[in-house]
Amino acid sequence: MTDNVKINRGLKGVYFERSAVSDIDGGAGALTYRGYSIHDLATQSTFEEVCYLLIFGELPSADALAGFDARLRAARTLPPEILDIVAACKNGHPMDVLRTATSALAALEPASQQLGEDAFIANGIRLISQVPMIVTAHDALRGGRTPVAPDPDLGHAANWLWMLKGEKPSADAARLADVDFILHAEHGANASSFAARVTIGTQANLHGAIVTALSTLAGPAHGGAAEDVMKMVQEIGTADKAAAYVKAKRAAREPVTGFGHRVYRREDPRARHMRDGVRQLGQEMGAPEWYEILQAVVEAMKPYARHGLNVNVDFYSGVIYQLHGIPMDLYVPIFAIGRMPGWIIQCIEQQRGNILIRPLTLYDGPAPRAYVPMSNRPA
Ligand SMILES: CC(=O)SCCNC(=O)CCNC(=O)[C@H](O)C(C)(C)COP(=O)(O)OP(=O)(O)OC[C@H]1O[C@@H](n2cnc3c(N)ncnc32)[C@H](O)[C@@H]1OP(=O)(O)O
Ligand SMILES: O=C([O-])CC(=O)C(=O)O
Repeated sequence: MTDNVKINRGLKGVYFERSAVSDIDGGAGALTYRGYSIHDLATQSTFEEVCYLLIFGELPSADALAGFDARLRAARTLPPEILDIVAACKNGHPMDVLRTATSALAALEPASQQLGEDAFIANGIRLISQVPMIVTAHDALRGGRTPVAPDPDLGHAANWLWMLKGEKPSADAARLADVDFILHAEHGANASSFAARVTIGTQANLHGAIVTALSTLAGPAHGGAAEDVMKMVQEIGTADKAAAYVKAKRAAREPVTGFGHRVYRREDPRARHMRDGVRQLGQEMGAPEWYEILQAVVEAMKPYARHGLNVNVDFYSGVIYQLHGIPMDLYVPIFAIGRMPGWIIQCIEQQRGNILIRPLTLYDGPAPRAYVPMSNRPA
């Protein structure tokens, strides 16, 4: 009866829903948010504008953007108990701390229990502002420093760098962080957004779905890739050793991190903006070797580039963070800060005409058999 069942392991190539948020053309290597090219958004927009676009569906007027930005800035507050929780687990991985604190917010802020579109938008706006505060407060507390209070005069990306470093970022540094957040803001049915949708499918609240998404983002096959790329670059050490590194990895049939994607069969369109950032920043900071190592890895991967295997968004981002002196274990949380609007709008979309997401597994275990009492089982 089950002989003809087709199993789509990993749900490869399966459409499970319609979405009006972002479109990925894997064959062409193209990405749009609400119909706008990622290249136009990365070069002309701001993260706040992209949040508005993703959540409300249209680019904002100047007044609408000012109103939205004011809501984001007003939301830069955390219940004091969150700092106690962060302090209590300060020696943990920042993703574990972020997930725990986000979950605690659900318990501490009664509004997080509300369902429906308006509640999801209000709770989502709060979370967009609170997540960078949690990440930076944790980094301060584990370093024995007092968390830096947000600066209401700074935009989202500049404020993030201010809270992280305690010094006002240059316009270039703030813009690079802004572009990084824009590039990471949304990406269709990626694993973490899909997981968030599964949670919303049970009619759970937004905070619960964001906790699910944070858990799912953390793995090295998804958001953890940037950290692994930086470790790879350090292990390779100099550009002339890249080819031998890649050869050994491929001989062992191990993936080269920062390469490969479930959907793209060409270069991930987001990668070029990060590549430009690494090249420029490396030159400015007198550290061009990281870029050279990355490009040597790209060159060494060419013979293995079957199926359109190419770099993904996180091949270059880790080195940018490294050049900014950001600790490696903050790379995934940075991805999470950028992905907040994507998760939120996917949750909003899911709860419109909601349906429980519940696929099937094809049983291939033992045939029905008689229960064996403990006394009859082998020792
Ligand atoms: C922001 C993001 O989440 S982007 C992804 C970040 N993750 C990484 O960079 C980790 C490294 N990459 C990977 O592990 C994979 O490419 C994934 C998990 C992202 C995607 O995997 P899948 O969609 O399952 O691709 P799949 O495994 O089918 O790969 C197709 C072929 O490309 C090869 N391939 C895929 N990724 C890589 C890689 N990183 N290095 C070398 N070969 C690879 C596979 O071995 C396979 O070859 P085969 O058909 O000869 O066996
Ligand atoms: O789409 C995916 O599978 C992973 C990805 O690139 C992202 O989430 O940005």
